[in-house]
Amino acid sequence: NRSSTIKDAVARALDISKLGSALADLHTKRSQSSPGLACPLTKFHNRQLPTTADVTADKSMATMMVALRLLQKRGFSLDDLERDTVLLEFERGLAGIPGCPKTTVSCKAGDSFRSMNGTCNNLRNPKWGMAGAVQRRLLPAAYDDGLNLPRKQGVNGSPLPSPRQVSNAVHRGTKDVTSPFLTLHAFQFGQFLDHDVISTPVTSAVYDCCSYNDDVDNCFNINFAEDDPYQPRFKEGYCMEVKRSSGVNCESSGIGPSLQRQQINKLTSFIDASNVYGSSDEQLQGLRDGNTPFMRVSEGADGPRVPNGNDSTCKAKPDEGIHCSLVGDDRVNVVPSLTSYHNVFILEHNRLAERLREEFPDEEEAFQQTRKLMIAIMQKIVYDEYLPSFLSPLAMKKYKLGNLSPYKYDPSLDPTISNEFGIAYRMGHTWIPMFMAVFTKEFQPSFGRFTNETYEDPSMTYIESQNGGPSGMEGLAYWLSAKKSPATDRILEDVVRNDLFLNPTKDTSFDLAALNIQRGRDHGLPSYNEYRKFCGLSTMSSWRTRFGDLTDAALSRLEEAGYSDPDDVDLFTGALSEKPVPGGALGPTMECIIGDQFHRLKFGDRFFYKNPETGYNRDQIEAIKNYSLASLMCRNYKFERIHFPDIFRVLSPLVDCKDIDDIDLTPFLSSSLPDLPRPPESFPKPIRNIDTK
Ligand code: HEM
Ligand SMILES: [Ca+2]
Repeated sequence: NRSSTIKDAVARALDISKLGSALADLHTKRSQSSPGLACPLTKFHNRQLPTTADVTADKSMATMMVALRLLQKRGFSLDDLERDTVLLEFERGLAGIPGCPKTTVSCKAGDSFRSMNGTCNNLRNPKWGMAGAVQRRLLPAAYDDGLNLPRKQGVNGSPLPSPRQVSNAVHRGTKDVTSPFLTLHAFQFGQFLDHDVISTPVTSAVYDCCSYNDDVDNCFNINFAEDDPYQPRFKEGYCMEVKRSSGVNCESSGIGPSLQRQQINKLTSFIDASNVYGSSDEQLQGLRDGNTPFMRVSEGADGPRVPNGNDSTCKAKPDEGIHCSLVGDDRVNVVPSLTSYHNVFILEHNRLAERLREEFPDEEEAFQQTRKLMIAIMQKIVYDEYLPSFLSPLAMKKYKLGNLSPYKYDPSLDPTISNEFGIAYRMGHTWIPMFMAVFTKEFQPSFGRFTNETYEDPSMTYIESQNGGPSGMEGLAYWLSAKKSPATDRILEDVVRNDLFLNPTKDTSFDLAALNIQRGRDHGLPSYNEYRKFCGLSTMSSWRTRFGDLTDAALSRLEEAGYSDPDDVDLFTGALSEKPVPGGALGPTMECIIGDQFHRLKFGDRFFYKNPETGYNRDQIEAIKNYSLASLMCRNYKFERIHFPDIFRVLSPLVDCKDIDDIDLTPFLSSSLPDLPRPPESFPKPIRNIDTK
């Protein structure tokens, strides 16, 4: 009898899913005649599933979730559902249980270069950190139904406040306080780095979710129950369309019930410049210049630039020669200063490749050596420059992130990006400035736009150099150097909190703070207090009890946000409301989640540049240590003066680029030689290839 109930549930779920597919087809036909229907969160902030196999798995997962829900309604408990009888029936009915992303991995020990998709980094667990891996979890998901449905209820059963209400109460305001210590490079490098380590694809459901509000497996819109202060757009009845992140069911995520919905990461978790090279061999093929050591570029008015991509992925103006870009991560067109960062890293690859090819006549070897060096440079910038510019000295020490900590690879550490990091690291949204601008070499403004006028519009990167002045790409980087970053606090500028992806024709826009909160709930993240406990910190017990890490004002804002219990507060909101740890910009909960992730990305990466087995020798590491993002910018973007040694710090003096050394490539040119013991300091260095002369 139970068995027929299960069979029946699977059959009904399949019917429902067929109906869903039919509706989707209908919608695809309709949207071909009016492309405006596509959800900008999917279309522009491009997070589509990478392969057709992923899309099939995604659909099959949604079907399974429907079947599971039907069974829960018929009295099956979570334990019942995990029994083999249910799983067997699913196996049969759904042609295999939609499980972990299927990737066959065969590792060759002794590979000298990391794979493109991140597999075989950890030889015992070759899927750790790979593209398509399930996001790690610090705590089991707290879905409303234990399995799949977003966290919508508080601890005492009352509904959580709408994310927009929380956004209005906590994340709204004017950011008139600029950071006393960060330049805008922190903002732009921060996002660039994010796009190396995580991209969470959204469901393959192609229809407009606002027309399918009840499709709980695919849609999780923010519906406005009453008028909002932002008028006239956000009025009662407004639907802010949110597609759910694509779900997978994958036991290997290890934590929580095995049937819980999990989210995946499209990218390699490792800091491996996958934003430059892509996260698969196929992706690289489209980005590399044939089999040469070089990356593909397009020819712009001011020389080579980031290659052109498909013009439907941004607001291109092909008639005026303005195109969308194609790089290793598909969010490259979101804002022009991000494109400028992608551009400079491609130029740097080609600059280094030009020099390394002389040493490595084999084109593949020259390409891989250049890629390896670029990754090392990226890792150096992250750990020696970027992280210490906003993490407290305490966190840098605790998580061994600084360059004084000795390096030893730890194969027991899973480097895979955690689901919680994907929410916490959105703290960078507080650094998004109100304007974007192109500056002159003297750091004077020459062109500016409100940030919300630049989304997905590459025009600024196409501004041409005049009278020897900067190109748009360069001028955007000068601007990042000339300006201080907005303060790291709970506030997000209205350009992203009201006007994100503003579409005047459809009269729609998004609130990034609300999206972050909604996304956390979509992923079933437990509340802020649960993460305080996880991090070994005290918890907030009432709105009235003094609580060290939040000011009284912050506590009352959380109460005003409409949470009925302190145990309900969302992670993003609570953690961003904390007072900074002395010497840093973030509170202790943020530092705990972000610090631990960067610890894993360092010590859990077998190819980390400091690992002598796969990385570099002492001289090479020394050369990398003496290179910097500031120098990289000087070499490619003709800066006159730049904050040096630390481009992220306002207090780093402005130094003439002529006085900043380029990377010393000598130790890399002799890298084919075995690592000889170092001579005493007073001896002259051995000459290259001395023994062949
Ligand atoms: C103008 C600049 C930026 C814009 C327009 C932007 C926009 C967005 C949007 C629309 C999302 C997806 C929201 C959702 O549907 O859940 C997102 C996700 C995210 N953002 Fe940003 N962002 C910007 C800058 C930054 C910065 C500076 C950082 C960090 C320093 C950052 C970190 C992240 C992270 C970690 C995610 C989650 C990624 C994923 O899991 O797919 N963003 N951002
Ligand atoms: Ca990566």
